[in-house]
Amino acid sequence: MQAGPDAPLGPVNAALVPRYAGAATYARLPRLDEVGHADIALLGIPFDTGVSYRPGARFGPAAIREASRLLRPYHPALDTSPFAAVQVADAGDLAVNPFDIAEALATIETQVGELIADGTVPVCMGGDHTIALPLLRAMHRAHGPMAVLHFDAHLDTWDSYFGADYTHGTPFRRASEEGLLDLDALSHVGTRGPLYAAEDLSEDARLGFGIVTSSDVGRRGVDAVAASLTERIGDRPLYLSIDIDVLDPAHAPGTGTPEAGGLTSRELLELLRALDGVNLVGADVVEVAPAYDHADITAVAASHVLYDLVTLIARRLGRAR
Ligand SMILES: N=C(N)NCCCC(=O)O
Ligand SMILES: [Zn+2]
Ligand SMILES: [Zn+2]
Repeated sequence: MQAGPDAPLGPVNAALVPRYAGAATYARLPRLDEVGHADIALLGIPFDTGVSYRPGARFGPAAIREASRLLRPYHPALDTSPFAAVQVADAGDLAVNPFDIAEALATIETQVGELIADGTVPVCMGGDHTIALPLLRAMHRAHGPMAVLHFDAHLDTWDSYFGADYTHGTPFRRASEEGLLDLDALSHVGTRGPLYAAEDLSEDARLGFGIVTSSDVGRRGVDAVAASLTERIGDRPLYLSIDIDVLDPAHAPGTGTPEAGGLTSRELLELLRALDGVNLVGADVVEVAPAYDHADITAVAASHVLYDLVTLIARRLGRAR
């Protein structure tokens, strides 16, 4: 889109205002209240009461915004200027109750439902992986059962912990049980590491998921994996949920449940770019826990993953116009 009265309001110009100056929004984009309506909204969900191990993902959105100051407005691999193509804005953080998981899930579902009611596509920054369940509930109301691509070291289809059903290890089991998902197009990508028992895998398959392990990505390669994923997804509405621990701890140390043998950040970014053309209706990036990060490695990786997600959605919206 050309500059003009209806052109999207883009990021602060880094040639005029130093990148490190001013309050952080994602990619230095305008706040949602500054533009009124956004085609794509970045939304922080600083909730980590669902974790089973190291806490701290509540600080993920703030760390990702800070790390995103260096992003630039043109995506060369996809030949797209996402922030000029459509209006992208930062919707701030939801004020989620850290002491009451049920209330937190209800708040997320309701407020995300309000955000997307006029067609805004949500791209959420967690927070721990518990938040995927209320996000999928809100998305299901708008889109019906969705294809899901779940990038994660973990299955997150376990049943419960200490009798708790709503945790970061259980969102995709609940979502499948609740009928939120299109059972013909569900894939985990990047899973690895020890499980509790072999039944974890048979249960996961029963819930509808296929698995592309981290080793599969290494052996088969990014292009072959992406081709089989996109074939399975077709033109279904697709939700992408990316647990940053899908990356190897060398590429993402700042997370709560790290597992050796993960994807490189390059593999993940190339997999995302190879999904160009899918009907991506919403996404999240979760489990960034900056207290365990070093030199912002994890927050930088997350900010770039989000940039690719926004670019894929901007391209889809551009095609629909
Ligand atoms: N969703 C994340 N990051 N981790 C889930 C780990 C659950 C478990 O160790 O049982
Ligand atoms: Zn995980
Ligand atoms: Zn997860």
